Amino acid sequence: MLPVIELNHISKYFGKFAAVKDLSLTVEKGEFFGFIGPNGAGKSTTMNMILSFIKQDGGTVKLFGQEMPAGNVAVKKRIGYVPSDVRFYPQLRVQDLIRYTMDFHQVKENKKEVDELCELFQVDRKKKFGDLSLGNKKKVAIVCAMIHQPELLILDEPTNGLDPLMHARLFRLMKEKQEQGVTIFLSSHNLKEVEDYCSKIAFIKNGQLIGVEDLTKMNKKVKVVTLKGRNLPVEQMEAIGAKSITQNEDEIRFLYEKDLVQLFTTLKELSNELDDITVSNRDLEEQFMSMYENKGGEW
Ligand SMILES: Nc1ncnc2c1ncn2[C@@H]1O[C@H](COP(=O)(O)OP(=O)(O)OP(=O)(O)O)[C@@H](O)[C@H]1O
Repeated sequence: MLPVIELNHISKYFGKFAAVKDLSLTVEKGEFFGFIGPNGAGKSTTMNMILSFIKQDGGTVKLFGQEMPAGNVAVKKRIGYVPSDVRFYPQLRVQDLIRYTMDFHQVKENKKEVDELCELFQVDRKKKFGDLSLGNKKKVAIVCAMIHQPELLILDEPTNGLDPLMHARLFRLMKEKQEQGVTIFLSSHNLKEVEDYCSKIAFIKNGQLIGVEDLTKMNKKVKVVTLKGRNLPVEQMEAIGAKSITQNEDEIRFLYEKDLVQLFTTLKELSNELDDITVSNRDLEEQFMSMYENKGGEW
């Protein structure tokens, strides 16, 4: 099956500044794909190239197997997009905006579907767009992105400004859509939501892709081990496979992905002043911080 998004060595320069450098990425049909990275990493620029809002300076963008921007309009009708910064004509009423969006996608007004979406996100269709709060503008953008039942949803920080109830409703809806075969490409700074919902994530930093991880496997592989006690054998830890070692008074903390039984046996041989050992799965936040602080070398 053809990938839904295929980026091959794309770059984007603003003057001499490379906002995105030689980035390649594949998103398969039905994936819930998280795109994460610090402020200014190049997430929105990448999304803007995927959507043909800006043209890449090098490389190719393929959507549903077609090179963009060839076949642009036909492909765009298969996409729903929620921008990070929602801007529509402020004088337009929400109901006119919804009608305008449906006209663009040439879909007949499906009153039931629109009613359900507006009810789910508590959208007041009589209000002027310019009079809405940030969160309510975002909810209108979400409704507009979904009313034509797109096969690909591109969401740039969609929960920014949403209250917790709306946040939960949005993710529940996206999960339902994914189960129906919709592909979701989401950028977010909320690591918890990425961890809870995404099946795969790509990390971007300084315009470059620095890792793609299958989230279902990622947390199981690397463990965080904490040792407590006196005279801990910190010098020997690296030799037994510990990574990203930090020491704090009577405590050593490190990442470990080898056999734990072997680790316990070796530790017993190395120290008889060990008071406590804890082992936990490394959560995404810890992994994210380690990548962005450039600790831990393995990234
Ligand atoms: N039109 C532009 N002209 C010049 N520089 C730009 C332009 N658009 C983006 N940039 C720069 O490109 C870099 C990447 O920006 P981008 O908005 O893609 O980052 P981001 O990862 O989406 O960040 P954030 O998480 O803060 O939204 C930034 O340094 C930004 O200042």
